[in-house]
Amino acid sequence: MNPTKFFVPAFLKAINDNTEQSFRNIVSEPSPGIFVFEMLQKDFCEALLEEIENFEKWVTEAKFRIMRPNTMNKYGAVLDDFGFETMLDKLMEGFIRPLSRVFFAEVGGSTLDSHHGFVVEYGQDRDVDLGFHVDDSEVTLNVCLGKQFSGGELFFRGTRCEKHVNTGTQSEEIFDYSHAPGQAVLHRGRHRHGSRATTSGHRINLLLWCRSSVFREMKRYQKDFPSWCGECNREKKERQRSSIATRLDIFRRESESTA
Ligand SMILES: O=C(O)CCC(=O)C(=O)O
Ligand SMILES: [Fe+2]
Repeated sequence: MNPTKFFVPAFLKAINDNTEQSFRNIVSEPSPGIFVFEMLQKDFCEALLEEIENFEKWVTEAKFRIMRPNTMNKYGAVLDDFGFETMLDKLMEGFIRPLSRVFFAEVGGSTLDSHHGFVVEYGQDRDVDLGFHVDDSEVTLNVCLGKQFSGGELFFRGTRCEKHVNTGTQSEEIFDYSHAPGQAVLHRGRHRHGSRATTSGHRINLLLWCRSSVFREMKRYQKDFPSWCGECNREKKERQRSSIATRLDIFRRESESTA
């Protein structure tokens, strides 16, 4: 881990300052719960891509069978398996956890303690797109490494708890995003998303699924509805609306009968 070589100076400064204001100065939040910022230097992206290519070549030549990142991607590789585990641990602890403590406190952002780090690859003779899903993470970092491509937009459709994962999307939850090399997107793992077809070129992204064992343990005992689920919130508002309507109705009838 060599922060001054890896990260763009503004990102590094914000992390060193370590205040909510310093983070807000470098991120944008184009849709609630989705944070976008410039993160990696171009040279570092290129060096990482080269390393991944070497690894892939070695795998092919040695006819090795490697673990793919998840059940959805046939291409790409688990970075933890080829020497990146310590570096990605440092990335999570020193850089992603401080941001998540501020932006994702309610899903264990301050207690992230393990990760699954991998790259995904799209393009001709690679994966084309990625279906609608939630990640097995509390917080996900998705950084575009390159190369040149068209298509491949990420689409987001609102955050949901287990119970509501297949419910409809409200219009304000619809958000599509076009990635660019060096840029990072940080979102809750439960923020439903997918990626559209990469129509030309080659798109390679670094993914870090960050988990909190404390949050997972606490969730088992939680009775209240989760504040971060869009559908739980919608249902709560709906219940409040109908209870106010009922009370108004009773009040109206009572005043009519006493008039
Ligand atoms: O295609 C992408 O950039 C998204 C990848 C993703 O969502 C995942 O691997 O969990
Ligand atoms: Fe994902």
